[in-house]
Amino acid sequence: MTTTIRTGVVVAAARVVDAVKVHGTGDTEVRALDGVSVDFPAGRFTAIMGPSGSGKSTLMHCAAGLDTLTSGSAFIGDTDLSTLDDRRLTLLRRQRIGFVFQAFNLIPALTVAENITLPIDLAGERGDREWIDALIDTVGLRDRLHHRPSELSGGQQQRVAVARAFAGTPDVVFADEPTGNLDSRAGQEVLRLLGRTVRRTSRTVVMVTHDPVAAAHADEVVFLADGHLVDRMQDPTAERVLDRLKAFDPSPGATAVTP
Ligand SMILES: Nc1ncnc2c1ncn2[C@@H]1O[C@H](COP(=O)(O)OP(=O)(O)OP(=O)(O)O)[C@@H](O)[C@H]1O
Repeated sequence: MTTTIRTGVVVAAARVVDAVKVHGTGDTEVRALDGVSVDFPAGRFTAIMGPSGSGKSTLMHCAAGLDTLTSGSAFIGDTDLSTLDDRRLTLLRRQRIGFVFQAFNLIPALTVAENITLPIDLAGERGDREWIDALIDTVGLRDRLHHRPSELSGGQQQRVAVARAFAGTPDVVFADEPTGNLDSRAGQEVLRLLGRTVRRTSRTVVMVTHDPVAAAHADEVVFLADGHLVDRMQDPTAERVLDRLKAFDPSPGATAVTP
């Protein structure tokens, strides 16, 4: 794991500096990120919020090394992603980053246990068995280990995906709308699980969400509007997040980008 403390200063598990991302060219050019600098502190659960089209997914993809910036830098720990060739970037993603997506992306033919350890098995590694064992308890799946995904509810499947994301002891887990396919009760369970895993294991989670209730599970919310970082909120509540989002309501002259 990357250092969390250096001479008393909390080091970011991930960060972007002066991040610019331009999609398309000419008339179709969109500046999805327009000079964003933001750090995601180690050992914390951070939510990224903002209106549709504000650049949340682009920020997450660039911070996680799934996409490259047009200019500026993205770091995982002290590693500048732009200095890595494709092979090293793939290796870094595999060894230091976990992902949870809206779609659970489990392999139907594999059991829960096999799905959880799949990334480790594919890498030909043994993994930290004690860590994985504790993880199975954290996600509450011990009695489902030999089931197939089709035998599980959506919430249980996403809990498998969360366990899989953490299985390789990553520095950061990026979650993109992890509750988007779940009903509110199952969604709450997954969010509580993410928060619990961060607190129990001192890992870092960065989550993109549209939902103020989901964001309230985070330690901090960062707000994007029109490709800019416009605010940060510590210890959010759903009400305060909602109030902050209302300021982005699309109206003539507002900064929000609508789809
Ligand atoms: N591959 C792409 N090609 C062209 N434009 C893109 C591409 N990806 C994103 N964009 C544009 O960049 C802007 C930011 O998109 P992004 O998906 O990052 O926003 P978002 O805040 O995640 O939106 P949403 O909440 O709707 O998912 C939008 O205007 C979008 O249309």
